[in-house]
Amino acid sequence: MAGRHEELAREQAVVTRLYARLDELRAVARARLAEVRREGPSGSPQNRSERDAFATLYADRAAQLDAVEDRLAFGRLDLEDGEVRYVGRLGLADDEHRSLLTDWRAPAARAFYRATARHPDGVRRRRHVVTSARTVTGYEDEVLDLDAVTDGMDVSSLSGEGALLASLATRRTGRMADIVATIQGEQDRIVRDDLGGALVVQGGPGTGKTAVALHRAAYLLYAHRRVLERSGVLLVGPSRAFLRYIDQVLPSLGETGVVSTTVGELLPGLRATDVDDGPVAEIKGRLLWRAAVRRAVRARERVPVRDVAVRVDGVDLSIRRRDVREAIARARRTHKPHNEARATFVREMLAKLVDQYRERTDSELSDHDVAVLQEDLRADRDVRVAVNLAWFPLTPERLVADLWAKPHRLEEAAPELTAAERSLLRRSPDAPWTESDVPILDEAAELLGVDDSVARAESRAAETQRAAELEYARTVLESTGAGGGLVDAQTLADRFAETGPTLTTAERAASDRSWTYGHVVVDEAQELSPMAWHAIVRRVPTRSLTIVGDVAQTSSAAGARSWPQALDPVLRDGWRLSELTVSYRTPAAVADAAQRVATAAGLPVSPLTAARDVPDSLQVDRSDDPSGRAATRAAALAQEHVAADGSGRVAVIAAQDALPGLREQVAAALSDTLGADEATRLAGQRPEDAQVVVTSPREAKGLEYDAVVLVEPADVAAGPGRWGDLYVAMTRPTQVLVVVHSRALPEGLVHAG
Ligand SMILES: Nc1ncnc2c1ncn2[C@@H]1O[C@H](COP(=O)(O)OP(=O)(O)OP(=O)(O)O)[C@@H](O)[C@H]1O
Repeated sequence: MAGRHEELAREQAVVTRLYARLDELRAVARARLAEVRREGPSGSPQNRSERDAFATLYADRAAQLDAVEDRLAFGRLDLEDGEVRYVGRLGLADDEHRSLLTDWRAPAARAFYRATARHPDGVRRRRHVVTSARTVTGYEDEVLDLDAVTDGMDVSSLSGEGALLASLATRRTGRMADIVATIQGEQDRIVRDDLGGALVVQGGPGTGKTAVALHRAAYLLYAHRRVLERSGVLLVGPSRAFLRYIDQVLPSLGETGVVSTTVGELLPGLRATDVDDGPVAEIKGRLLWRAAVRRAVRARERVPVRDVAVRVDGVDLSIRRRDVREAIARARRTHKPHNEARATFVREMLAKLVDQYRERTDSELSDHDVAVLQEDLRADRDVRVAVNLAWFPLTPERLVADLWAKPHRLEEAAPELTAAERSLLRRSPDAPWTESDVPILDEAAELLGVDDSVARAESRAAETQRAAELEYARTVLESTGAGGGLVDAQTLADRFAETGPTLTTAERAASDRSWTYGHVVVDEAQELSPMAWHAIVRRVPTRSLTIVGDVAQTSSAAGARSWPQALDPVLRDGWRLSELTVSYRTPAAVADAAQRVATAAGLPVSPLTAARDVPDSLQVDRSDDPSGRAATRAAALAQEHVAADGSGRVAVIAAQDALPGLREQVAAALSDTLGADEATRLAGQRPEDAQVVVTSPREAKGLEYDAVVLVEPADVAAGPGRWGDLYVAMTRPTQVLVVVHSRALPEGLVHAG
């Protein structure tokens, strides 16, 4: 066997060739782009738009080729039949269409993630190739030869352990990185699972649920591009800060068309950032609002208590209760949303008033007379008031604001709530919207609809035009053989369109409340209330979902303690469960302590084995001045873990009311320990880039830091998210957890120090 040095040189030769091919393809894309641009603005409108479309296509291709520069190739499979296959970020072939590099998502790359000694899947040897820029700096082999496996040998250990451990030990940057080179077998099975149905991934903290969900989105977009490029993929995360933390992962995997949102932003044009108190959030999260909103809408379709006299053109008419009742029944039979069915109601009422007019005046009315009379009736103030009172046009915001501000409205809509519960919901009509209002507003928007008859006629005309453009774009894609990259027919069609804004599928989806997606990914899904689930499931009629979370980490009072409790009401039995069991983030001593605390508190904890340990990773520090002590410890940890290049993250996590005081003390300690210049640099960082943060468990959810100082765990566990919050807080560090306390430690932590 060749020595390590020769092997490295051989791998370097392969990697050099792959980069050379990448450079060639980049040059081709750029040359084509320059050529198209050189042609200038001549020719027919069709020629011009065709040229623009090609320009965009080549620009996108060039951008995609640029995005894969870092760790272009990271794996090699030596197969039993002698074939050698390289695995990387995208597929590359030479001029004769011979494969040089296999896309990690292709079936041919599957064995790189799945093969084990027990199930080698035709693989003799798997190699992880480690590169830095374009240089091969190392490799790591796993021989998957069952003959070589002796009894008692652990054959289910980590794949590419060295590469994996190296990546786990690197300093955090505040942004999640892709894990494409080291996806583990249990994770890969989830990444490549079928598109259909709802897949729930339950796993303890740090088991890679977020990473897996994002790689799955990239995989599904690759494997089911035809379906998903038109309908789009929606990613729902717990907060903007979290979405920012993960926002580089999909682009680094070559995918940019995923719409990301939070529950608070599900309605285009409305951003709810306020959060209700636990008991209020819990009440607003109940599914009863489906019926309650329906009742609230129906309450705006009502027969007056007595007939209403009106005088039109000098003739006395009456808005009769019987007529209103019939018109309401007629309008409801259309099964259209309230605002749309209103047109039917108004038409019926006007027809009945015309009949009365005819009877009273005993006159023959021509069509023209009827039309004029109807206009007069419409314009009459009394008629308008009476018609509106019987069928009130409403926005979702108005309907829901009235529920919170007008006790009689809430009582008629939600009689199943107790008086005490109703008074908890009481709020002034101009109070800001909260996250838990959004699913209720969404329900209201669904039942109210919009009265957009003109807009609909316009959009029908636009659709016809668009279908023609789409067809043309498809022909262009087929004739050029392009389309496997980032540009799809839809996008191209948008660019062909000569009028209107140029929007991608993602942009159009994000601005349309009633858009239905081909797949929806929900992260930190345990926090969602039943109403939020209802709003999300409405957006994916195929019920194709990836749902990842941990019911032991739930902090929202409206969230789930078990998946059947959360999902059965909206998905019935249409979901399947997978589990992740290895913690990649937290060192073993920390993971074990967190598990003990969570188990003692009765949380539904998933089994968890840490992938690694770090010496001294758990430190417990008793102090009569826990805040002061925490600040000093944080400053010392910053000295060790935070670098001037922006890498390294330290968090102080504490109960909400302790945060303001702690912020001041930490700032002072940083200045003492690191010096005024470094403290000023850190203090000047934007909150989302801050290398040292003082934060609550809720804000830290889903995120991670090199080092965490947890202040007074008993106070954290007494906060709104209780033990779930403490479990979250304890499992944020990748290197070290320092627990500072003066009060008694929770069970499970007592002997940890
Ligand atoms: N196969 C892997 N290779 C390299 N790193 C990995 C792998 N799996 C997970 N990680 C890393 O482990 C850390 C935790 O992953 P992630 O945030 O996805 O976990 P999680 O299960 O969503 O955690 P939480 O429940 O706390 O939200 C991340 O830094 C991630 O990059």
